[in-house]
Amino acid sequence: MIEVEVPLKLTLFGEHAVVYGEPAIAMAINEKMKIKIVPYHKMVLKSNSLSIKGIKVDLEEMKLESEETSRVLSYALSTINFFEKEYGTRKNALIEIESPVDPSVGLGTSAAVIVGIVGGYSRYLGYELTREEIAKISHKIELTVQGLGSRMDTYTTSLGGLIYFPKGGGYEKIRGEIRITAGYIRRIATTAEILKRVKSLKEKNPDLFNDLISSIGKTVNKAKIAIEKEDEEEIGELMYVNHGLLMSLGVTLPPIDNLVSTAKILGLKGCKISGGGGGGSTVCLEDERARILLSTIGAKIVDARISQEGVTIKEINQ
Ligand SMILES: Nc1ncnc2c1ncn2[C@@H]1O[C@H](COP(=O)(O)OP(=O)(O)O)[C@@H](O)[C@H]1O
Ligand SMILES: C[C@@](O)(CCOP(=O)(O)O)CC(=O)O
Ligand SMILES: [Mg+2]
Repeated sequence: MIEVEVPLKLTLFGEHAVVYGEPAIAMAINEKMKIKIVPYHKMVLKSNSLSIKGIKVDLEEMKLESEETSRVLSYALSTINFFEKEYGTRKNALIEIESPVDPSVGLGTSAAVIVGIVGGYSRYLGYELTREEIAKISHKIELTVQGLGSRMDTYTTSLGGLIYFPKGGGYEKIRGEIRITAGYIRRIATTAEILKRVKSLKEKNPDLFNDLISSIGKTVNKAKIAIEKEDEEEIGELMYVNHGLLMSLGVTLPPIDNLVSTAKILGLKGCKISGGGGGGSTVCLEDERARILLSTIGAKIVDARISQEGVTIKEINQ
């Protein structure tokens, strides 16, 4: 049996703009997705945190049918299919996914599912991939399923730590510490859907769009310097600026906008939405008042301590 642990992530700066080549900063956190690959006589996928709406029941054959199933399972299925296509191998297994959070709340569960299955299933097939190779393959798969997307989530969850993604490609681990309070509310759409909406804004008004994302890019680069200097005042101020720019892109939601402006009035150093948007996660510089504000909008608090470790894979002989 193979046991894999993958940290989830928070985007500190630069979401959405990173899809269009701008820089970003993300951090792997202590919330871990666990994936087990167990030898089995057929291919079965089991997950603790997926809910599928609109199920039809075929009473003749006692079978459940749902149009949503393939969409919900698309990341996991595409990962298994990838190995069959690219490596020419398939070996039956029971793949069990245990997530500490709901899917689609900006914490990178799509990336973690892919990274975990790429890591675990490749080992099950007898390959020893490095974290970097897992990240590269996982990014390719996430992009195929989503249609649009950056390397940020798959690299952060594979490699762990606090990572700066520069314009033009690659990545750089950031030294420096950042203490965060974070939580999430339910989201109105998936990342894939929100990415499509942002793209339509680009097509409708390219000049304005380019200005907005390049301003996000400038904010990210200033934030990198501020994080390296551990200058919390500056980091916080840039978080508010980044939130405002994401609001202009239309990816925020009133409860989170209200939380962020209340936080500013109350004198919290910095808060912003995190991830794909449309609800989902909010990050603030560590502050007890941030926990209270997050609770008032019904958010679930997450363990936002940094995970320096990326994906870990263990072989267990029973
Ligand atoms: N526990 C899970 N088991 C299987 N697939 C999951 C799980 N959690 C998330 N996913 C996959 O990831 C998708 C959510 O991805 P996305 O909208 O990008 O949200 P996130 O912000 O969490 O990455 C789900 O629709 C599903 O395909
Ligand atoms: C919006 C985006 O920048 C981050 C999406 O993060 P999440 O799926 O909401 O965790 C998309 C991407 O970078 O691929
Ligand atoms: Mg995602």
